Amino acid sequence: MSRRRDGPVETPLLSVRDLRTRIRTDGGWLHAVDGVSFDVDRGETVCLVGESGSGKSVTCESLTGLVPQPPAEVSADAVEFDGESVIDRSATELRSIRGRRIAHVFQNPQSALDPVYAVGEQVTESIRIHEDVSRSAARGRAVDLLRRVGIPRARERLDSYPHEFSGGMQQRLAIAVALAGDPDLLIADEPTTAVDVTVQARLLDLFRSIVGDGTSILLVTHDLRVVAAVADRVLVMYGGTIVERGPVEAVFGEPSHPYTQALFDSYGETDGPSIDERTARGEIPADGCRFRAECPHAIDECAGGAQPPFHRVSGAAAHAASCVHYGADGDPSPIRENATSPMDSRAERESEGEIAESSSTATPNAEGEPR
Ligand SMILES: Nc1ncnc2c1ncn2[C@@H]1O[C@H](COP(=O)(O)OP(=O)(O)OP(=O)(O)O)[C@@H](O)[C@H]1O
Ligand code: NI
Repeated sequence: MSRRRDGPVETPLLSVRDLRTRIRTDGGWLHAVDGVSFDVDRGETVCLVGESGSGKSVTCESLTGLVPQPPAEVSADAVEFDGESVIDRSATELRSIRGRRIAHVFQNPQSALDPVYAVGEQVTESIRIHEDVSRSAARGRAVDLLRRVGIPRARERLDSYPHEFSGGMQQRLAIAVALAGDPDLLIADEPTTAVDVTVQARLLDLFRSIVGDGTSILLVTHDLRVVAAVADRVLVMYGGTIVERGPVEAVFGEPSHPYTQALFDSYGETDGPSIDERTARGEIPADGCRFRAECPHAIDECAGGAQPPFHRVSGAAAHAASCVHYGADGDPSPIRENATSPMDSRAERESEGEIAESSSTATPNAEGEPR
């Protein structure tokens, strides 16, 4: 669909520096996103992982002004899209960029679909805003898109209304509406949660195919198999900060931040309070390393000031963790010993019968593609 736009290759499509979003609550300011920096290159898939409440959705929604201000306040040193700043744009300008070049699939799919229009109309409308094609050509493309997101009997269902679809199908319709505009960047927040494994595999194929055509994807997901299947790079979030980042093979092969290790170790388990509950109880520190209260390796240096700087943690370029133990004065060897890949720990528990065999989609880079 999308073609790579011309432009200096070295400019990332999206560049985010020191993004901060705080939200006024009854209990005071909540620092939902607290100094987040990352890039998304052209034709690249970047996955944002981390437990519930870590700030993934607020990060995505802050990028294009989708977080309601107030109660939120968004600031950043830079948010640049295709070389242009988008942080200081007016609401109208942001809406135009969002409509044409950045498409957002929300965690709650209902919000993307207008209940009073048939889904076919919504998809063709998106196509025709982007491109000057006839109604019937747009309808033909809409059918094709609905098929690609796995809507059965697509042609017949063009005239159905959103409420006539299941939650999982609404999520896929939202993806179809998002892709109809041929965006340069797709920001997708948990797009594969409410769907069965067959449809999930189909969506992942679709994502790979649009990336092959030059679209970039920023994907939020809890599902580490999805990450393994589509990510080029991974960002691990905890307490509003990114704690580890790097190419997916490096982060999965050598998880280095103690939080990443804890996340991967507990993959597939659901017990334990979420960050939201812990924040409500005031248990997540607001300075230094946010994970230190739960970290088996915490030392005095983890407290106070800004979050620890990123240190390179493996042979892979750009694989880095925000952890004092990896600095010049630290000793990461006890942390290294703990590392298990999320796929290992899951495979282990599957063989012990703790997790039902559920998917044949994704082993890490099963397709052996260079990234
Ligand atoms: N409108 C809001 N008002 C108050 N607090 C909010 C609001 N939106 C988000 N938050 C809080 O901001 C923090 C980050 O939320 P966010 O939705 O980004 O988490 P998440 O990582 O996307 O979690 P999940 O995996 O559950 O979707 C949480 O503590 C959440 O409760
Ligand atoms: Ni979320």
